[in-house]
Amino acid sequence: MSTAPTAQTDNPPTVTSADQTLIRIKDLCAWYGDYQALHNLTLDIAKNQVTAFIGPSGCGKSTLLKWINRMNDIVPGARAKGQLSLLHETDGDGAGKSKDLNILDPSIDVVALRRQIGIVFQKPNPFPKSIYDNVAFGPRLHMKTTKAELDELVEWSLQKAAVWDEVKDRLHGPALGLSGGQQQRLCIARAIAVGPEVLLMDEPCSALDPASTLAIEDLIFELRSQYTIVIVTHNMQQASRCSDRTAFFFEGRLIETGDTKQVFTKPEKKETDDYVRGKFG
Ligand SMILES: Nc1ncnc2c1ncn2[C@@H]1O[C@H](COP(=O)(O)OP(=O)(O)OP(=O)(O)O)[C@@H](O)[C@H]1O
Repeated sequence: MSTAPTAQTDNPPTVTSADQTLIRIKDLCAWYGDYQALHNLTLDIAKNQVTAFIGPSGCGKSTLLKWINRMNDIVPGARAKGQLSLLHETDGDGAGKSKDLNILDPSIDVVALRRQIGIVFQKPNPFPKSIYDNVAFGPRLHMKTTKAELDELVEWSLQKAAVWDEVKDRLHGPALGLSGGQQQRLCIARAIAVGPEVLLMDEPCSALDPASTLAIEDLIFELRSQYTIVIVTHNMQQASRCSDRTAFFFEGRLIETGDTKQVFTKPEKKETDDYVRGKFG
């Protein structure tokens, strides 16, 4: 019988990548009350790539995802320390100097942060409004647009989310009347309508049938030319099909990260090998 791996306690793996880093995580620790859910995570998330977070239930994938856009602010007793930054190159001289946004800074505008870093949840959660109003919700809140501009933005977002053709004739019908897969693509359209740089996806296909799952995976792959995507998934085929990089977590620690193909075919750590082969988890 296979045994679960022992989480490593020292020398957390560090990523060095030729790709441009958009999110830098260094020595990140997080707690719920006295319980430490994340231990000294160090990981760079590359711009315009899909990064999959994998690992057994309770290993901290969602906790990390929710710190990236400060969703944990609403969880009583949740706190974090370490570095969690959104990196931006300064304009102009091209010297590559970075202007970091410290995501953990309590004084930052979290509403603005969540515009930059959108999130799509496990279960599609459209508002009980029309399809149009779901997509227009964020832009109405954050942008000054004319009716024509809003119409254009709603269409653009639904096109990007690959659901326009299915809903264009019933934009003012109820979003809750759509199928699960259509609702999830609508939620992606709603997330991208406010112009984020990053899309976080927490098991976005776990409530969907296989055909809708494949449609969302294709979409994720398409969207990465414009967005940086982080996806939490329990589905190994999904991680290998639609991500460029994979990070494997166990018991709140990052065990291994790298190119998805390498993590799945030639992992460096035995624990990763056991997990991706389905020996535990
Ligand atoms: N709101 C909370 N209060 C207390 N503990 C929590 C809370 N949310 C998560 N935890 C604990 O933190 C640990 C990490 O949970 P998390 O949800 O991040 O894991 P996960 O890897 O995403 O799991 P799953 O794959 O089952 O969704 C778990 O032990 C979990 O019980």
